[in-house]
Amino acid sequence: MKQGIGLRSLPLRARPRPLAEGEGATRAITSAPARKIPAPLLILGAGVLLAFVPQLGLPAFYDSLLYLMLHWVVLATSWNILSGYSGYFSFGHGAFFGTGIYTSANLMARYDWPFLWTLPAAALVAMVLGVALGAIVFRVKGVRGELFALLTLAITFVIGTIVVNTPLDGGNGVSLAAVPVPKIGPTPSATFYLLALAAAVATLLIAWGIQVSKFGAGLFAIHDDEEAAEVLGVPTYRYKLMALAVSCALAGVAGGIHALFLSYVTAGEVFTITVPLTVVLMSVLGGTRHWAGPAIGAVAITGLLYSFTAADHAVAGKALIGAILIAAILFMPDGILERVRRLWRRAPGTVPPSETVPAAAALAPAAPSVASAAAAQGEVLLRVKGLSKSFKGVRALAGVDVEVRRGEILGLLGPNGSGKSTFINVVSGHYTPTAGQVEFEGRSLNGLPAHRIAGSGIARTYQIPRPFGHLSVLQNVAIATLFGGAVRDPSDARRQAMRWLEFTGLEQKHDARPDDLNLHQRKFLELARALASRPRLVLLDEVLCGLTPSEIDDAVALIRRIREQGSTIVFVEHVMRAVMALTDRIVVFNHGVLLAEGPPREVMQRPEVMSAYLGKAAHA
Ligand SMILES: Nc1ncnc2c1ncn2[C@@H]1O[C@H](COP(=O)(O)OP(=O)(O)OP(=O)(O)O)[C@@H](O)[C@H]1O
Repeated sequence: MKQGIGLRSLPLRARPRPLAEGEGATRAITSAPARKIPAPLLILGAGVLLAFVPQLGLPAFYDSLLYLMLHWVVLATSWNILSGYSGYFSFGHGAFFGTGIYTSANLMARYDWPFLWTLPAAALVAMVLGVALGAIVFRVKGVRGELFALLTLAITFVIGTIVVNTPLDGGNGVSLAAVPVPKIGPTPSATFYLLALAAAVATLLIAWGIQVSKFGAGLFAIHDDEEAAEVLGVPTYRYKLMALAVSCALAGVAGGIHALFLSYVTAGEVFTITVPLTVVLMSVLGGTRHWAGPAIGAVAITGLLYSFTAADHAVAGKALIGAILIAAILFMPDGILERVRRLWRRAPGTVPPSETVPAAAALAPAAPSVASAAAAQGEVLLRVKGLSKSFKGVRALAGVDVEVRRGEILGLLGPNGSGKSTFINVVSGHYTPTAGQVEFEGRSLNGLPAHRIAGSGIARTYQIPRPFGHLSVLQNVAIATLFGGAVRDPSDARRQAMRWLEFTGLEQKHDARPDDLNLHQRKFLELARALASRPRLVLLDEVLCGLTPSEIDDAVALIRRIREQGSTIVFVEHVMRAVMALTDRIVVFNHGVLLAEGPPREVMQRPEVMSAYLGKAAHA
């Protein structure tokens, strides 16, 4: 969560550069800190100022209105920690909020717990429920998007049904009329306001802290491409569970406070679709990729709703809000916050992003060495024995034995469908092998999740590049540095990422989005991202595919430089010119089995290889 000290000392800008979309998500690892009031100070300062509102002696209505605004700030922001950051849109927030309500209500009404004591319990019970649910749901790979949303919505109704049919509610609801409101503020309504304010300040601080941390960077990577994130070393399962736990605990606290605010709770009103729908709308309206977005949406929607209610036009107000939301989603798909930032970026006096390049570049010495591997050349780095992988009747790999020696470039060849990509996918942990052993530096990788395999020193690229689409080029590489490169400080991660961009010739593109790169640059971004995790073994899956002859020459030169840094490379390729130029040895697969192995020129002359591979060899 540290700010980038290194860049702060360089007086490059008259004004801080505003963030691009989603940039705030990983600001600490990827961009120079702007000279502005730090967010925690802003949140705390606003909290302190707002704490004096009850002293103004306003009518109780205003306390209640402000309470509701802050209540929704907590709910929307807590929802966003999981759903906005990681992209797992949950419609189950009502279940966790309701769990908080019923935990507090029952502890107060049945067991005479003092109100404030019930709040940690509400957080804990909601969190345990969320983690129990997540522990199952997050294990199932396909449960994302609408499936996850529907599943979590179903949970709301399941919990509601359980509550209403048990003594927790008993069908009659729980009355808290006799429970005393603690004397925190001058009046009960001021007390609720102050409690919600404290909860909102804590929630916003947590949301900010997560956003600028390594944890937040991992969540944003999950948002864009969970599999690629895992392969880069992000412990995706753990991170999703942690985000859900925090999200649920905060919703539980909001529920606990709201129980006493309502003073009479009924399951029919608590476990509805209103809460999840409202928090989704608020967050989308404000912006899901920034800690402040949901809060802005919550204040805007609650304020609008109450302005119409106060004027006795509640129905018209709801209709108008619906219209505003439709317009906002159509014209500001990234939310109000992002829209404002874009306008700010265009404002005169703001410095274009490209002017930040020299700052980072000036700090970047020559590319760091990948590993001090050259000394130990010849030793077996990766040993694969009897490796098999089947997909519902298709045998992609059928008992292959391959050894990769430290410091070499091993070419992995074979006709289309011979199992080359499957080999990379199994070694990198993307697929679990059906049978066989994979050992790296003498340690078995069998059963390890992809992020642990990445952490042990293996990186890969994808045949079709899979960058994180909402993050800049620099952010993409900084995430790899942070998770695979043993860099703890986000600003160091940023500096190292810049070095790898220089190494691959992409430094001028550091602020661009992957969508703005051509195929050649996207492939080099894949390389930079793989190298940034400081791997001892790099698995390159057809990095040359689709490149022009001169781009291939560039890539060949780059791969040579990667090896000169001491890295060991497994090079899956069809371009024979490059294979011949680069590889020390080749292995040839055909129909998932090892067909031949040895020096490139000698192996390619073998009749069985020529007949299996002729089309490709002739073509190249
Ligand atoms: N996820 C999957 N589900 C089902 N079948 C798969 C899957 N992945 C690979 N296969 C099959 O496994 C076999 C080997 O595929 P693989 O992609 O490993 O071949 P390849 O040698 O990399 O081919 P190419 O050179 O075309 O990339 C093919 O028959 C392919 O259809």
